[in-house]
Amino acid sequence: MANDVYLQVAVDVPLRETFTYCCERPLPTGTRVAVPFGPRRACGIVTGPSAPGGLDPARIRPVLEIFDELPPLPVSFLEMVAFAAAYYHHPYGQTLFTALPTALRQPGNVRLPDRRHWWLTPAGRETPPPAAHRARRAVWQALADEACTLAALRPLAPQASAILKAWLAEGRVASGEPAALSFREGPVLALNGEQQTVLQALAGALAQGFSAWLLHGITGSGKTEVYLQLMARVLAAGQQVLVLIPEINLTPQLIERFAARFPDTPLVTLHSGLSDGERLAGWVDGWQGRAGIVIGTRLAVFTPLPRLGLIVVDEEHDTSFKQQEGLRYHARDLAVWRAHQAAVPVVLGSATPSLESLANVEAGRYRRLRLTQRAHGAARLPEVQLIDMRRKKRTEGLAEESVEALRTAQRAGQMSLVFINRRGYAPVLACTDCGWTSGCPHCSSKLVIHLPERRLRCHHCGWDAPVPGSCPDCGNVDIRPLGEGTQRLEAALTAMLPEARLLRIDRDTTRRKDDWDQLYQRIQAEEVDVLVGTQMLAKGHDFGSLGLVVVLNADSGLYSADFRATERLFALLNQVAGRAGRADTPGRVLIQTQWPDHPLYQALCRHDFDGYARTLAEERQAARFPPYCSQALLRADAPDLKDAMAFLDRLREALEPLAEGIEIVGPAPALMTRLAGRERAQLSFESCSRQRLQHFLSEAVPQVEAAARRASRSLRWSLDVDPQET
Ligand SMILES: Nc1ncnc2c1ncn2[C@@H]1O[C@H](COP(=O)(O)OP(=O)(O)OP(=O)(O)O)[C@@H](O)[C@H]1O
Ligand SMILES: [Zn+2]
Repeated sequence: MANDVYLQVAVDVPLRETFTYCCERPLPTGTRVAVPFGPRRACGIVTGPSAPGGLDPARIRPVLEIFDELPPLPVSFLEMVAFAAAYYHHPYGQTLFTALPTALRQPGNVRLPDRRHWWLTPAGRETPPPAAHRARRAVWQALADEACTLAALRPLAPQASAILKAWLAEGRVASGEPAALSFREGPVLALNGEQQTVLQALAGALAQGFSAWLLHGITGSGKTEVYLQLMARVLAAGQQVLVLIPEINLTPQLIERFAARFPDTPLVTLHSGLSDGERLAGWVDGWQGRAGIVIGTRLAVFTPLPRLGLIVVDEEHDTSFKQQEGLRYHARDLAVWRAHQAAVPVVLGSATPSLESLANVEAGRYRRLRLTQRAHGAARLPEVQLIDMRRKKRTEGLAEESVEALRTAQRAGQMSLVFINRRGYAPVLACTDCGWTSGCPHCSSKLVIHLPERRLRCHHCGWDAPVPGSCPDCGNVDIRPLGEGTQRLEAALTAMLPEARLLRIDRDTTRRKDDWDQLYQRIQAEEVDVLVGTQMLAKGHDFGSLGLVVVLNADSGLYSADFRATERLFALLNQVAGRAGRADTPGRVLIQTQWPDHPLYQALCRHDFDGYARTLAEERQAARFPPYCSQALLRADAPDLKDAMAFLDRLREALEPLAEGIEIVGPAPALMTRLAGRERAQLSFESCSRQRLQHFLSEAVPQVEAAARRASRSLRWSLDVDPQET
């Protein structure tokens, strides 16, 4: 095969390199192929030409098949993959295949959605089928009204495809690409002064290259309305918009709000709940420029968009933007990189921006815009009050005041929400009398109780001590884990408020696809007095008439082993509180707590995010935690904790000489040590310089890989750059 050319091909395997194959003709970079890989047939992506180098040409295997139903993947897409692979120190092939929709990861042809439109020719129009031929008549009638896709005709006649084929042969129909629709915008709201100022600043940045904006607007301040009016300008200019939102916010109501505003603009949604075919279709529509708007969860950040004009990341602080397995990427951070690559503006919106983004504002990398008022004329921020739970009588975790407030609200015909915080629950020991909590003597983390062993452990530095029999500060013997006893809350509420119509919303009651829709309709129809629920209820939903919010178990997020816990708790409670008093009813929020003096609650009562964020930033700076250092976690797990710890211990020793300007902390058992029969530990690398950390990781990873090859087969490891859960 003298005329063969050599190609580099990336395959979905946990190896750093790409592989050399031969082919009868050169293939452009980005071509999808099937190649032999060991004994199997694998999907590969051509990453460039290759030279056989030291390889024996006789042993280089040929490409088996070339898939050309789609053009080669665009260079800009492969560049983003290369960046993500380098930054997260993840194998290139695996990174590439993570970025592709599942359907394109298989070594086979894919079925593309048929987007052709069909219409009647003059001859077809003159010859309507007889009314007795129901199916043919229905298809003819639909086509007489407007050009249709096959997908639109199938519901009218299952045999639509055969009918069209016959008519095409007879010259009665024709088909082709749909005519480009002109841009149309539905009714807009008149912006208030603040919104106008923000829109002007953002609109001024369009078509001016890269810029990054933090839109910091309180709940209900009309951020979404600003996005919509900004998007209108981008879409009117014929460009595409990428909108990233947290998983939990991707509701039919939200999609409908975008779709209704831009009725002629094709919109696709991308998230992990789609079938492979649906996701492929949306991805390809974005890539081929057919979709004007792509709205999706974190995975949508990889969608190729040839005419990208704007990226919006809503609720930029949300943790669901970070992938917690495989390629551990942060979609917000990749979105900013991508905006830079495409030379377009990116808008990060939040009522409670992440400390990372605030630090980027401080450093001059992002510009901040603010919305400080609720957009809806009559809506006011709710009044937030604390209920001191120390030595207070309670029923199933509810204070008498809370029950009374629920009764009053029901009598006044207002809907209430009882919110149970389950976020970040890790049992920290606390004294019910003086408020002492189990802090680590060696670092600024909290010690977590491990009941089976009756030990307290630090998950940052590894400190370990027995559970004390009484409070070390005041001697009280009644010390217990924070955040218990909310299980039977619904039953208790039913007994205490016999007249109220209760609705529980959590993962269990919203498991099926349209469960949430039905529950939402009941809420909208005002068939509910008291909603009981977890985080699912906190986000983005506009319930209109929510008058009262009672928050239980917030304290468990107050003293957690994760240093980000308080930042998250503030964001969550702020969001929950934001559900109250949105329309014309002023809202009231009651937070039950054992620590009414805690700065977090005090700031929440004053609606003082800025003040609290400053306090947190100072704490992080003093402790040299992110965002005031760059961090990466090397995690290891094994059936037995001591094997994982020993692996990391050896690595620590081996990496120490490379670690100039890097602090290596640990190893320590992970927060949730045992998971699925395996025990986990972690080693933390920290540096004040992101670049230095990156450089260190490039040198460290090959050593980790070598050590893992020598270790027992049951040991697994992973690297998490910029971890969100520590
Ligand atoms: N200029 C305006 N005039 C009147 N009503 C407005 C205006 N802008 C937004 N609204 C209304 O105020 C409510 C909140 O607006 P929107 O959802 O855009 O705010 P948001 O900041 O995105 O809210 P969230 O904090 O829930 O994300 C919506 O009901 C919206 O229709
Ligand atoms: Zn510690």
